[in-house]
Amino acid sequence: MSVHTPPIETPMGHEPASPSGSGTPKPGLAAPRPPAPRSSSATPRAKLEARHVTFRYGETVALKDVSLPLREHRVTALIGPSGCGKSTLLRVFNRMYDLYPDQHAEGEVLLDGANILARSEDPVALRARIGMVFQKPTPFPMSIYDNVAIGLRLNEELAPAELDARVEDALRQAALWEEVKDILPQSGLSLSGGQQQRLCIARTIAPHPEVILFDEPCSALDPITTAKIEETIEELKARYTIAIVTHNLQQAARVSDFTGFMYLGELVEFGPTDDIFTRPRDKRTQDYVTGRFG
Ligand SMILES: Nc1ncnc2c1ncn2[C@@H]1O[C@H](COP(=O)(O)OP(=O)(O)OP(=O)(O)O)[C@@H](O)[C@H]1O
Repeated sequence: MSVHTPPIETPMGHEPASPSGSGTPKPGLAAPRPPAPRSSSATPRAKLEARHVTFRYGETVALKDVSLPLREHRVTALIGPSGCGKSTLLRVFNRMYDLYPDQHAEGEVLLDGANILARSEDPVALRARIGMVFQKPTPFPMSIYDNVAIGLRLNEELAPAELDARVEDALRQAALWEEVKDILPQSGLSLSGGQQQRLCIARTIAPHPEVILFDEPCSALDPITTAKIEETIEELKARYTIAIVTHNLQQAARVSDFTGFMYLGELVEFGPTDDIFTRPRDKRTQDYVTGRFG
């Protein structure tokens, strides 16, 4: 776990986001890789920020007035017992719920200061900016190459050489290139579970999102593969802003810079990961991180 010195943030709240300004340039092939942020002691601005989000599945209130920032080029872990609303919060972050008429979000989610829950936001364009990796690897029944290229072919007009470069770059960032560079025409389904998950990460990365949401990405994987995915996440944060839902507290402690503890739809406590795990202020957080419940 890294050492942090950002200010402690209050439960259910946080200091206002620093001015977004023009922000970091959108990551791209040509962009130089920014230095690893771990050494930086400054608290970065909120790239994505939930403000007073309440969410309902029909009559069921799954999120209650949740406010939380995802800080730029940092990993934020969401932890809490089953059913506390972690996955729901990720689904709000990229408006996955839009497809279901009885699911409603109130409040705001600001991406670079603009509310993405506003009706005028195009959810398809939004999902290119905010990618998601799911619990179960879900490669499409097509070649390894096409699994990564598919989104690019749909949304961008790239010359074949550019497409090749983008596919290679995404596979490299997902730490899969060396393992698949000679078998790109082979089916994505022929890969191992861990390779399939990294293929899904490459597919998510290929369109150059700004934020990546991981929903329990390692729950179906063995410890060695899990370690590989965690390393990949660590490397990805130089380019992206990341949120990860995990049931694995050691994993949250290992990969994240900030942690939010959720309970019964509320964000009980949010702050630097070191503080949440070693100096929690709420008894419920303490009970959870010490394994007393959950
Ligand atoms: N499609 C749905 N329809 C109705 N209620 C739902 C639906 N999906 C989730 N819920 C409810 O919303 C609440 C939050 O669920 P959510 O899946 O976000 O929790 P979670 O913390 O991610 O749980 P887990 O760790 O088990 O994945 C739960 O009470 C759940 O039963």
